[in-house]
Amino acid sequence: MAAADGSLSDNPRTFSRRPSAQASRQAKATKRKYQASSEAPPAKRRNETSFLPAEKTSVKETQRTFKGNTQKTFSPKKHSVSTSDRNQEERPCIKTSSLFKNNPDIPELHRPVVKQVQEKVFTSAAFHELGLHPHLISTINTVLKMSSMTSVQKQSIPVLLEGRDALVRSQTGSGKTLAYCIPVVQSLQAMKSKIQRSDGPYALVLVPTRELALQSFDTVQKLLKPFTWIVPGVLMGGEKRKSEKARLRKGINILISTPGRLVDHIKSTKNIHFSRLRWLVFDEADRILDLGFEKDITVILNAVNAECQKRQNVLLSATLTEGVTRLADISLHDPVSISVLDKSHDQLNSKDKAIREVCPPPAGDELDSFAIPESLEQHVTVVPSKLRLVCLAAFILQKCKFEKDQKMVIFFSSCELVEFHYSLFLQTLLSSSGAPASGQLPSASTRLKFLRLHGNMEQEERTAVFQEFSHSRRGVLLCTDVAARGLDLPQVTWIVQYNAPSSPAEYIHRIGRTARIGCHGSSLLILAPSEAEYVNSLASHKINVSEIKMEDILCVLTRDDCFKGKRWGAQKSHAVGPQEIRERATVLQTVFEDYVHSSERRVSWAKKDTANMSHFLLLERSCRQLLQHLKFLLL
Ligand SMILES: Nc1ncnc2c1ncn2[C@@H]1O[C@H](COP(=O)(O)OP(=O)(O)OP(=O)(O)O)[C@@H](O)[C@H]1O
Repeated sequence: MAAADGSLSDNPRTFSRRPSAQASRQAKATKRKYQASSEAPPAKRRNETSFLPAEKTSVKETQRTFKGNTQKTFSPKKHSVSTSDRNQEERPCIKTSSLFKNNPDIPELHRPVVKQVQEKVFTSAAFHELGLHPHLISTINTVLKMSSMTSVQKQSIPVLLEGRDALVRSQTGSGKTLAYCIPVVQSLQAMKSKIQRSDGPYALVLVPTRELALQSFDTVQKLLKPFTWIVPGVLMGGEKRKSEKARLRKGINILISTPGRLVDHIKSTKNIHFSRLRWLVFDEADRILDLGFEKDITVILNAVNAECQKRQNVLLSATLTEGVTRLADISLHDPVSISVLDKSHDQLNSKDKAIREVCPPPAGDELDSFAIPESLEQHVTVVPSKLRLVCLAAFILQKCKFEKDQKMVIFFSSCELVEFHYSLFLQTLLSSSGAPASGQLPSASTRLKFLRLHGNMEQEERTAVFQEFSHSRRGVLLCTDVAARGLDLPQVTWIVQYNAPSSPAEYIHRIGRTARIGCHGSSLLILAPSEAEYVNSLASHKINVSEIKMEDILCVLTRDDCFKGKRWGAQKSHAVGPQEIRERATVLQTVFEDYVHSSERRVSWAKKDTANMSHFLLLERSCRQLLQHLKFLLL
């Protein structure tokens, strides 16, 4: 199996005494035979792993063991034995598997503790104080079951009802969708000449992903229940163009679309016109206006500006910066900048103020002021590449098998990595039903549920997975950044970032899929030792993460007898402490390798993707560093 750094673990995994010549010949033969034919029975490989009872070692030894970067052998004279282990001194040396040898040092994380920017989510202000149509208020109260406004809604809705352009920045999960949907619906239903469907779009909402388009469409539909003459519609890739054309021909008054699909229609559908457009909304504006969408946004703005001059423009995002609005010629007219920051945090002391006046932060540095939900606990763990996969698997077991009602989202950097890990976990973690381990919750014996979501899936399946995960109480969603922004996935308790995000802004949006609207949630960022610097980069953006040690994650394997070595089936192992954990981690890794090596296709899949991924990360990181350096030189 290729480790995340693309290195192949090439040693048969044994914990036995130094193998005899005959045994190592046999191990090599097994290995050759195994690699040559993808049909070799997986079980054969597992028998190679034979464990000897381990030494009892102190916790300190555990820490040293996991940190060690060379092969550790436990020989009595080499490490302090407690009195209870006195009788083990005569035990033979024990070799650890290659999983735990030749690993890079895990650096101490000396991250500065910074004061995170916080936002007050709720207010006591009620929606009925806004002077909205009574039917709209009753829909908000009875259909959406909401009565009081969040801070961003209280600050944004009145400004938008006055007809102003606005830049709205508020933390993830704080209610920005309603902050623009309510004013849009209120203003359209109040128009003197009643809107006709055939009038076409009065409001255009642009969002970066199909799932977010569906979600926003669902919210608008609910708000429009009392105003049936106003017709909403959604355009997104993967849906049938023909039916979209038909709906556009009949007329859509509130149009929600991804940029790419809208450009398709602007170029090919005659019936799309913007002469009556009153609202242009960019949700996740910094994402929509970044390089990826530039061409599409230009086509859309040209088409809109050609027909409509006077309109309200609204840009919203948890990571909106002044720089973003300069990026696109959206012809904002005297916009109101709404930033829901807890003023106590935002106050610069006199020294900082003086510095800022003399030397304002570089353009790309506005991330300092982005808020993170107060109820979100952020963690990081530094794991050698070879141990990354078993650590992830152990963490999934720890949270989703031994704890009740855990809903986890795991971010990967590519569709292929999502597919690879999805099929791997389905075939290994699910199939190892195993007897309930001691301490397992009754519900823990229910099977783990894995789902996956990425851009290479058919739209129908993407929508089905999104709906299923949104409505489930537990489960593990493996996904790419297609699910990183805007998606309101209820009751997500954990966000795991298996691959570091492309920027601190994407970090904020990924973790923002949990701890929404005041709920509690946690996040875990998995870094390789060479990526440990990322923690300081987060700290420079006032993001605090606390460390979880790798061994604290791997410990859970001792609770799950599914991953005991084959030999132990017959007799109880004497292994305890770090040795037992190492053995079980190695068995788990072997289970993974068996699965991968059982098909040539999977072997090349594993090599290609992780090699590309690490290559991509190195390339992307050097580009980012170059860009930062250039910015610094230009200032
Ligand atoms: N006033 C309110 N009272 C209670 N719940 C609300 C209120 N406004 C919004 N919500 C709920 O809060 C959750 C998050 O809302 P929304 O998705 O609009 O957040 P957001 O700020 O757009 O998040 P992101 O930045 O991730 O896109 C949703 O489930 C929504 O129904």
